Amino acid sequence: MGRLIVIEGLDGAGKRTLAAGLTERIRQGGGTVAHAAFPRYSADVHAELVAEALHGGHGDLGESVHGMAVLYALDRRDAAEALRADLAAHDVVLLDRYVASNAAYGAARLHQGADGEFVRWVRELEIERFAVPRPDLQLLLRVPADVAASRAEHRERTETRRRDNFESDSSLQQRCGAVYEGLAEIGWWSPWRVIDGAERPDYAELAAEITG
Ligand SMILES: Nc1ncnc2c1ncn2[C@@H]1O[C@H](COP(=O)(O)OP(=O)(O)O)[C@@H](O)[C@H]1O
Ligand SMILES: Cc1cn([C@H]2C[C@H](O)[C@@H](COP(=O)(O)OP(=O)(O)O)O2)c(=O)[nH]c1=O
Repeated sequence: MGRLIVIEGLDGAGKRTLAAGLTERIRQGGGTVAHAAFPRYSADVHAELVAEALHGGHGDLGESVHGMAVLYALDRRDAAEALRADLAAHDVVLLDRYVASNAAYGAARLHQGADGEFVRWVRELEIERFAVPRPDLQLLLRVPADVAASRAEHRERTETRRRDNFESDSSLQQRCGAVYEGLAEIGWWSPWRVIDGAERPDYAELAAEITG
């Protein structure tokens, strides 16, 4: 059985870069890695609706914190079977965002903390009701919100990818960072490890920790 490792953090924190670096390092060491990123925009109709709502589609859907969170959750529910198959076939399954993203962004939008009603609701929906696979470890890539924002801005200029309405909201990103800190502190759903994302992470050390 492989280990389920989740990378969490703000938009522009460096999650995709870390996932690529870790994947390469684990493969160099002879391990096998499956990789997925949520939302699965090109693979799931719920994620497709998320993307449309994030860019102003579907009337007031994007304004509904719970409505959006249900769509993100359904994307993961539909991925659960494939995740279990990947866990059976690989040493490591590496996820770029997972359930904690729903908890952190929703709570931040509602001005709640890691111990608030929204985080409890996400637990009831995704963990208890949908029973998606539990991570072995959640990595919080910690960077100050202004650093994450400037990286995301830079990426927007150098790649085709455009930031959505939430990604451009700096006070939301600040609050979201605080909820993530709270989730990591209480060890929400699994053990967490906080990584300093201001520097280039030590891929070799992390890969060794992940593969045990
Ligand atoms: N440790 C780092 N130091 C400096 N820049 C970084 C670092 N990690 C990622 N970046 C850059 O920041 C931008 C956002 O990184 P990315 O991995 O796409 O973030 P995320 O997936 O968290 O949104 C990219 O242009 C990437 O090259
Ligand atoms: C996966 C997930 C993301 N989100 C938020 C975080 C981001 O602001 C937004 C989009 O996710 P993101 O990973 O930034 O996708 P991309 O960079 O490819 O657009 O959705 C949730 O609120 N809940 C979730 O379950």
